[in-house]
Amino acid sequence: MEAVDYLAEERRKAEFDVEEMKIVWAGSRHAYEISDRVSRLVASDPVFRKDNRTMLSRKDLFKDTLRKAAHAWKRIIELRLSEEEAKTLRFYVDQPAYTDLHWGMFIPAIKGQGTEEQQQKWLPMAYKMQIIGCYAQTELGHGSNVQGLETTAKFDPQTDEFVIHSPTLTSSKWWPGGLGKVSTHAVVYARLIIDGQDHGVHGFIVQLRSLDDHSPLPGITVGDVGMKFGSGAYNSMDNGVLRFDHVRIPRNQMLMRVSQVTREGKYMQSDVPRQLVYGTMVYVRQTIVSDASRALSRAVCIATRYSAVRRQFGSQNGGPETQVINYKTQQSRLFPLLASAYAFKFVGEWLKWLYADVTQRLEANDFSTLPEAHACTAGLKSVTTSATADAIEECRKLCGGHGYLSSSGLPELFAVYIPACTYEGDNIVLLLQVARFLMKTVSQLGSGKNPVGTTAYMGRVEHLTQCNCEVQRAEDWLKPSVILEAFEARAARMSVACAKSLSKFSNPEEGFAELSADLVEAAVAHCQLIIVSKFIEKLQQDIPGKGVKRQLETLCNIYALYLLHKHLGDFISTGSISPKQGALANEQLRLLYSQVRPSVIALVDAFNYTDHYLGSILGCYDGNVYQKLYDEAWKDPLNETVVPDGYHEYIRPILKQHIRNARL
Ligand SMILES: CCCCCCCCCC/C=C\CCC/C=C/C(=O)SCCNC(=O)CCNC(=O)[C@H](O)C(C)(C)COP(=O)(O)OP(=O)(O)OC[C@H]1O[C@@H](n2cnc3c(N)ncnc32)[C@H](O)[C@@H]1OP(=O)(O)O
Ligand SMILES: Cc1cc2nc3c(=O)[nH]c(=O)nc-3n(C[C@H](O)[C@H](O)[C@H](O)COP(=O)(O)OP(=O)(O)OC[C@H]3O[C@@H](n4cnc5c(N)ncnc54)[C@H](O)[C@@H]3O)c2cc1C
Repeated sequence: MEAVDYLAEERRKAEFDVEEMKIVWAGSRHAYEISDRVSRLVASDPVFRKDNRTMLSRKDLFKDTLRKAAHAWKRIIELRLSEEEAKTLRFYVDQPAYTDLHWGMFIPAIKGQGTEEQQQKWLPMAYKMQIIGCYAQTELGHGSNVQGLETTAKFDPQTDEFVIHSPTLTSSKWWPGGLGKVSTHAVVYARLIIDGQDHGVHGFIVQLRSLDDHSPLPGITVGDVGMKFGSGAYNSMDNGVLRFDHVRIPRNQMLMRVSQVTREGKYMQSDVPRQLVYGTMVYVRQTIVSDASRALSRAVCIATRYSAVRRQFGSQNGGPETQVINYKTQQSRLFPLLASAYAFKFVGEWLKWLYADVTQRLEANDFSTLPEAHACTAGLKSVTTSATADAIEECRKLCGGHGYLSSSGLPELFAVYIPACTYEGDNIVLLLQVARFLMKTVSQLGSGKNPVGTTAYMGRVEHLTQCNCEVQRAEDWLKPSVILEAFEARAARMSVACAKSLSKFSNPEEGFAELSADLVEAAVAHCQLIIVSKFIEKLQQDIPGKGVKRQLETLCNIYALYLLHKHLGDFISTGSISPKQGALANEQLRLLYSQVRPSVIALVDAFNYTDHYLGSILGCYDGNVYQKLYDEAWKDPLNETVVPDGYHEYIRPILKQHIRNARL
C-alpha cells in the first residue's frame, strides 16, 4: 500500500458518523456551515498564503500581516460578513495581528467600562476602524501586579483634563499588542491622582498617533519591543513600548462606568464593584479557553494523521512495518491529547455561556456571580493553556525527526501558542486567585451560606472527605458518577487540607505565601474537576448521529482516567481512591485506547481543518507525507544554488589549506 492510501484505509474503519461529529465539534449546524465556508474562502485566497511565513524577515512578516489584515477587512465589508463570520475569518487567516487587540480588548474595554455616553462616542468609530485601539496595561516593571502600575493620570481642575505621565523607566508601557506600530488609540491603565490623593488604577482612552499622518502625538514616545520567540509565530504582532511626557486628555476620556471624576474634581464610585475595571481580562480569558481547544486539536490532528502514515519496525516476511499509531506507548501519549481537545472544546462552550450569564446579570446590577466567573475564567485559562503548550511539544515528539521541520507546522504553532501561558495573567498567578476563592469558600462552609455553581460540591464536604470509592473492577471506572465522585473527593480534600494548614498561621497572608505551591495544586484539582464534569454534562444532552455519542463517551473516559493516572499521587494520598483502584483505572484506560483506535483518524477529520489552516505537511488530509516533504525541501532558499553563497570565502580556503601548507 502507498503512503497516500493509509489514511483512506483508516477512514474506512471509523465507527461513527463523521459528518455529525463535525457539527458537534463546531457547536451547531449553523456554526459548522460558517466555519466550512469561511475556511475554504481563506484557503483559496492567495493573499492569505502562509507557507513562506517562517522565512520572512521581521519587516516583511509585519508588512505581510498588515496586508492580510487590510485584505481581511476588505473582504468582511465586500461580503457583508456577520460578526461570527468575521471572527471565523480571523481564526482561519491564522496570523496574530493588531486587529486581535482592537476587536478583542480595546472595544470590549470601552463596552465594559465606558458609560453609555462614552460608548456612543467611541464605539461607532472603532467598529468602522476609523480609529484602531489597543489595551495598554502592562508596564516594564509591573505586569501581574496591576495595583503596582506606576503610570499616573493627574486631574488638572484648571483645564478639566488629565495629565498622563510615565514617571519612571519601569512605568513605560511594555507588551501591548498593536501598540508598537499601528494603534491610533489605547485604553491606558494609570493611577488616578486628584489633589495629591491616589485613587488606584483606572482606564483612560488616549490618542497616540495622528489620524492624518500616523506620527506620534506630542509627548508620546512609542515603538516595538523587538523580536520574540521563534520564527514567524508571534512576530507578526507589534507588541509595543510607550512613554508619556505629560500628555493631556479631556476629563471625559476616563472610562467612567465604575467610578467618576466630576468637573470639580470630586471622585465618586458607582455601586458597581471596582473589580469591573478588570472585566476585559475576564472576557479575554474566556475566549482563550476556546482557543486552547483549537490549538490543541490542530497539533493533535497533525500528530494523529502522521502516526497513521509513519511505520517503524515489525515487518513480517517483507511486508509493511508497523504503523507507529499502533504502539501502545504512542497511543498513551497521543489519545489523551485527542480527548483533551474535545474536553477543552466543551468546557470552552460552557464558559462562554457562563460569561454571557454574568454579563446579563451585571447589566441588571446583580454582581453575585462575578467572583465565580473570575475564578473559572482565571483557572480554566491557566489549566487549558498549560496543558495545550505541553501537548504541542508532545505532538512534535510524537512525529519524530520530521516534527522538528518547520514544514510540520508544529514549531511555529508551539512558538505562537506558548505566550498564552503568560499573557492575560501568568498561569501561576491566576491559579493563586482560584486558590483564594476556594479558601474563601471553605471558610464559609457551615456559615449557612451554601456554595453554588462550580463549588456546589463543597456543600457535600462531609461526605466527600469520608466517602470510599466503590470501584472493584476496571469497568466500574466507566460510571460517570464514580469518576465524578473521585474527582470531587480529591478536589475537596486538597482544599480542606490547605485550609487546615492555613489556619495554623497567625498571619493568613504569610500562611498563603508559605503554602502557595500546595494551594496551586488544589486549584488545579478544582479546575480539572470542572472540565471533567462539563464533559459529563455534555454527554447528558441529546447527541444525534450513528455512534457519535459513544465515541464522545470513550473520549470523556479517556480524559478523566488519563488525569487520574497522571495525578495518581493526589488521588491516593488524599485517600480518594486506593492504589488498587488506581491500577484498575489504568487497566481500563488501556482498554479505552484500543476501543478508540479504529476511529481516531475520523475523530481528527471531524475538526474539519483545511490543509491551509493546518499548515503542515505531516498533517495533510491525503497523507502523502513523503512526496510532499521531499518536494518541500527543494523549495528552501539554501537549495536555490547547488554551490552555496560563501563557498569561495569560507569553504574553499579550508579545503585548500593543505595546498597552502604544502607550499610553506
Ligand atoms: C472580528 C475579529 C475578532 C477577533 C477577535 C479575536 C480575539 C482574540 C483575543 C486576543 C487573544 C490573545 C491576545 C493576548 C493579548 C494579551 C493581553 C494581556 O496580557 S493584557 C494584560 C493582562 N494582565 C493580567 O492578566 C494581569 C494579571 N493580574 C491580575 O489580573 C490582577 O492584578 C490579580 C488577579 C493578580 C489581582 O491581584 P491583587 O491581589 O492585587 O488583587 P486586587 O487587590 O487588585 O483585587 C482583589 C480582589 O479582586 C478580585 N479580582 C481580581 N481580578 C478580578 C477580575 N478579573 N474580575 C473580578 N474580580 C477580580 C479578587 O478575587 C479579589 O477579590 P476579593 O473578594 O477581595 O478576594
Ligand atoms: C505575547 C504577549 C502579549 C501581551 N499582550 C499584552 C497586551 O496586549 N496588553 C498588556 O497590557 N499586556 C500584554 N502582555 C503582558 C502580559 O499580560 C504579562 O506579561 C503577564 O500578565 C505576566 O506579567 P509579568 O510579565 O509581569 O510576569 P511576572 O509577574 O513578572 O512573572 C514572573 C514570574 O514570577 C511569578 N510570580 C509573579 N507574581 C507571583 C506571585 N504573587 N506568587 C507567585 N509567583 C509569582 C510568575 O509565576 C512568573 O513565574 C503580553 C505579554 C506577552 C508575552
